[in-house]
Amino acid sequence: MTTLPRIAITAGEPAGIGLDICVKLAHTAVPAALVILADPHALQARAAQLDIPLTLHCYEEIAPPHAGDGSLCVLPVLAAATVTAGTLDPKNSPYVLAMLDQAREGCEAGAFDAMVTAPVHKGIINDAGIAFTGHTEYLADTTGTPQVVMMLVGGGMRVALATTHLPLTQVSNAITREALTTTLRILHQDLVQKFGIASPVIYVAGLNPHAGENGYLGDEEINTINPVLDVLRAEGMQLIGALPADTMFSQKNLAKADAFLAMYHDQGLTVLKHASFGEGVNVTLGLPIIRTSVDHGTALDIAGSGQADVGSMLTAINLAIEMVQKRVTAD
Ligand SMILES: NC(=O)c1ccc[n+]([C@@H]2O[C@H](COP(=O)([O-])OP(=O)(O)OC[C@H]3O[C@@H](n4cnc5c(N)ncnc54)[C@H](O)[C@@H]3O)[C@@H](O)[C@H]2O)c1
Ligand SMILES: N[C@H](C(=O)O)[C@H](O)COP(=O)(O)O
Repeated sequence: MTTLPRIAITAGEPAGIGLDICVKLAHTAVPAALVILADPHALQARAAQLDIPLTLHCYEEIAPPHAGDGSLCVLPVLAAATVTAGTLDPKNSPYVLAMLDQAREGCEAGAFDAMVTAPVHKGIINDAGIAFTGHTEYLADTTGTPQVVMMLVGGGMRVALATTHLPLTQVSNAITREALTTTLRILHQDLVQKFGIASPVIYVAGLNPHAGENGYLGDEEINTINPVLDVLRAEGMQLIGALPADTMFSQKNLAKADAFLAMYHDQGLTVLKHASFGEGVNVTLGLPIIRTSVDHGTALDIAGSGQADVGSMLTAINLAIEMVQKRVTAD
């Protein structure tokens, strides 16, 4: 039996580049036992389209080391409709979620040590009549976790978010003292336990321009963010802020911060993806299982063309391996 980390990879939206990335992964060695959750027919069809040789082996409870010899160990999940690269079909949305459910259940049951997700298309899942805002929220719901934290790692920084996939008009109301306190506790705890940082320094952004300019440009900093930081500092957390977001990510701060907390999605991820798009990793903190993901989307415009870069998937797998190893050591 292998002692390598056993990692489930979900192939994501079948019209997107998830299948291209899985096919390319077959030719890249990784120090783990990988199990690809995907429709085997769709995988073979994408390999043929890309003109890349591919051999599939069916997963039977034990996965071999991923040798990069052109083969994949596959746990078959069948798509409902024919898959065409670049063309979304809502009939395949239940298949996309079934892959996530099976990977998550495998992690919970101890069959897998971690799950790594290829991108899904949020819009088409909603078009299928299923309310869905992202893996982060879906995995929180399906594992029964009241609050989790999205954090991306790349470009020499870690950027966590106080709110995730929300329309901007809802962001201010979502930043409550209670939610922000829980976010910071999860972030601090996972930096200690999962990233091995004994006493993490977290830089926290304000919500408004110039962190509210003493209340003249918004009062969320005065009423919500700073009071939360004061309470948590008194407990011993090292929190800097609330800082103006436009200068928070300076090179000087990058060298000092173990993580940044942005108040909303594009406040933080625009900076991180500018620095590292295609090489970054998305990790969900606060879950009872280990989950990492690519930093990019479904890239329908290049699916099936051979242009999909596998860099972010490899970084996501490597981070999952590190997290599994840290957990084993801690146990
Ligand atoms: N992890 C995820 O599931 C995830 C992450 C981000 C976006 N999405 C979803 O993906 C869909 C499309 O999002 P988008 O268009 O904003 O972003 P995108 O990342 O799919 O595409 C942005 C640009 O980057 C290029 N690109 C993306 N990944 C690439 C790769 N691996 N190699 C080469 N080029 C790559 C695309 O061709 C496109 O030009 C949306 O539904 C979005 O919600 C999902
Ligand atoms: N917010 C993520 C990003 O921009 O990369 C992305 O939408 C994926 O999020 P989930 O992991 O929650 O699907």
